Amino acid sequence: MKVLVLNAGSSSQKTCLYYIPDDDRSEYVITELWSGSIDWSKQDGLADLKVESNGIVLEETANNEDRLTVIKQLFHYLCNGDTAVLETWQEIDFVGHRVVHGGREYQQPTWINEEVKSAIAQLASLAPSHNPVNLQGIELMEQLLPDTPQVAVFDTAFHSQIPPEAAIYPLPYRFYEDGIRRYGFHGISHQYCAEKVAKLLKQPLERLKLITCHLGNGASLAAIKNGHSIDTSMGFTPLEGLMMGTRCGSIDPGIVIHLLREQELTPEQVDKLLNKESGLKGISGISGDMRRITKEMEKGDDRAQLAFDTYVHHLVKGIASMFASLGRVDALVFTAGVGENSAVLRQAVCEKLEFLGIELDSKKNENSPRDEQIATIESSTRIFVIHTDEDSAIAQAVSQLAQGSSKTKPSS
Ligand SMILES: Nc1ncnc2c1ncn2[C@@H]1O[C@H](COP(=O)(O)OP(=O)(O)O)[C@@H](O)[C@H]1O
Ligand SMILES: CC(=O)OP(=O)(O)O
Ligand SMILES: [Mg+2]
Repeated sequence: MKVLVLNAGSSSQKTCLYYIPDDDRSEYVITELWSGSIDWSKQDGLADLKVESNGIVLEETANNEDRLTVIKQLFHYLCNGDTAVLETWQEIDFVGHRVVHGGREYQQPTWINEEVKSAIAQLASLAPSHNPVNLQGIELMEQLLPDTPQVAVFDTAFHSQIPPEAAIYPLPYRFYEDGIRRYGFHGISHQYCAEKVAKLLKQPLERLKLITCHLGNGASLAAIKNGHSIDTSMGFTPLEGLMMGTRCGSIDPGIVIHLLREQELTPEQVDKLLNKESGLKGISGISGDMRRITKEMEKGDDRAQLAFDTYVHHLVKGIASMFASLGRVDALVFTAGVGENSAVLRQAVCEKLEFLGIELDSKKNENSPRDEQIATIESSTRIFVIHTDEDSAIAQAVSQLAQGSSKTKPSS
């Protein structure tokens, strides 16, 4: 089967086409036929497009004004030019989507129908940078491939079993019953990385204790025990926890009351302030992109340095608290855009964690290796850089759902 995956992040759009053989062993064989990505994070009104297939890498820029137009421009290269791998769109058997918020109800990969779409829309206010664009992608594919079944794979699902004391907020109990609880996000990535580390260590995941640090534009931590998420830093929405590119992470909730009451900001203004104008961007006044921050820092910019130091400070505290949740940690994992590529960030974080027996091998760290260890032999905890592959994990989930329920195809 051919599965197209759409993964809309807050600063990127990733899309891959996979071939998966129709047999029971398919989880072991998955071939990437085509990959395309869009980086929306540039501030000059342009988006960077990149397509890789047939051994060719194609790069171009597009006007960033209309999201769907840029996505269609990327899709053009699936069937046209040197990067084409399809003659017609009809060759695609299934489409899989990363959907960020699945709420209480959606804890498994799910066939998309009108009911599922309306649930994704209803949860949009809890993931304003994600669920609306996830829905946009689903509707675009409905137009392009009206008869092709689509599957939603939820970022919240992996965290759905975290124990109640980690999930509940210290509010009156009725709020918990009403669904105001910690959901956690980036679950597809945290789970993928945990499984990858178990393979690399040649140990059963069921016996490992891991901390995964997903540091992209959004950032979150997960404490993973025996293959299950038992604690995570994001909560009811992807705004809680670590300081991020443009999101503030955890702040005193009294600040929100103050902004509403004393500065008379509207809820929409507060939403924009905390989601889009804070984090690295807010403190530095320069950018939410870690590449820019480290560049300006090296040139001696004090505010870029303060933004970096604050990011590290919160990350170190977060990792230490995940240590407390787990007791012992076999491996600490860095992943996603920042986690995979910023050696200087990993170095700064690991230096501050030396009191926990963590020891980074600076030489190994320097080159940002992919899917390798970067700890010294003496380190009490293994440290890995893992290239997160949310897209192949989504394709795998689609294939399993399709094979498991081939006699009961989705109802619309
Ligand atoms: N070489 C690099 N050094 C530091 N940070 C990087 C580098 N490459 C990418 N990044 C960071 O990764 C972020 C994007 O991460 P990614 O996981 O792709 O994002 P998203 O959250 O949109 O899925 C960018 O905003 C950028 O800050
Ligand atoms: C949930 C979330 O923050 O996702 P991303 O990092 O892709 O924006
Ligand atoms: Mg992402």
